[in-house]
Amino acid sequence: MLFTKVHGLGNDFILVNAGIGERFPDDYATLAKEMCDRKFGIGADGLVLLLDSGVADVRMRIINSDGTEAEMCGNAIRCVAQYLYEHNIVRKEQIKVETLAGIIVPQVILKNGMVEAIKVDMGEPRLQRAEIPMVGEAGQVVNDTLEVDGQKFYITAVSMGNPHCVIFVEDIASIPLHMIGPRIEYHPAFPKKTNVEFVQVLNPQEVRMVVWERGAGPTLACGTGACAVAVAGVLNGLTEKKVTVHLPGGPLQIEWADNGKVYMTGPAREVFHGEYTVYKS
Ligand SMILES: N[C@H](CCC[C@H](N)C(=O)O)C(=O)O
Repeated sequence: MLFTKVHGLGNDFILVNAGIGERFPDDYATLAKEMCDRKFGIGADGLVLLLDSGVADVRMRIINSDGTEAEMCGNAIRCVAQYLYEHNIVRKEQIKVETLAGIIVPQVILKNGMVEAIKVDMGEPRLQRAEIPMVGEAGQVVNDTLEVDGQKFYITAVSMGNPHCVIFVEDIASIPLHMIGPRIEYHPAFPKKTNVEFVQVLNPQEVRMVVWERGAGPTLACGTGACAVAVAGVLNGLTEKKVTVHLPGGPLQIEWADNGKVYMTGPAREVFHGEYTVYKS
């Protein structure tokens, strides 16, 4: 099976263009766990499948390294847009991508005919009660206190199609992410589990964050997480609507625009191509 290794600010993925009729087992959970394993497989935070779509230019499925499927992935969709454009599969500057979070529209930003960056219309923060029980009846974001092993956290629960639990702290360096991350990821308050972001506000236009991702653990960057952080920052009166989000892998530019949509701008990188031998599992 042919694949392309890509990443957005170090959040890395195995991209399989299944739309060209690749024959491989449809047990994506097992396939993702196998391929994403950093010792026995290729190694990645997730598996991205490109499939045919009846409603958009392409359908993107994102499977975390633990085999669970996510509704959306910000870093991956930038990589997908760049891949489709530069390989002449969808030679359009605005590409419609069908996801479980709806149709998401990345726009490639060109320089000398090559993709320099990608700006993604990530849609409006989707605040359905079903996803995050703490979201208020009216669908507005709800701040709440979450108790974890006797410790209380003041959280802002935001959905970008996938669930995020945003926690503002004085100093992110003091956060034991590997200890507290999984406890919040699996907290019963989040029936679909959650991504977890700890954020330190540097000034109203800049924040620094670390992330424990649902189904993947600590990653170098999380695009949907950066969007959720930007929304939470505005709702808590801590940041402006345009903010630079500094992640361990690098910065993303996020804007929660007056039209209610969140826009994410950042890079994508194609690292190598390869052929993977699927285990005869
Ligand atoms: N682990 C996430 C999916 C990947 C999101 C992240 N890598 C991004 O760039 O948005 C989840 O289960 O919701």
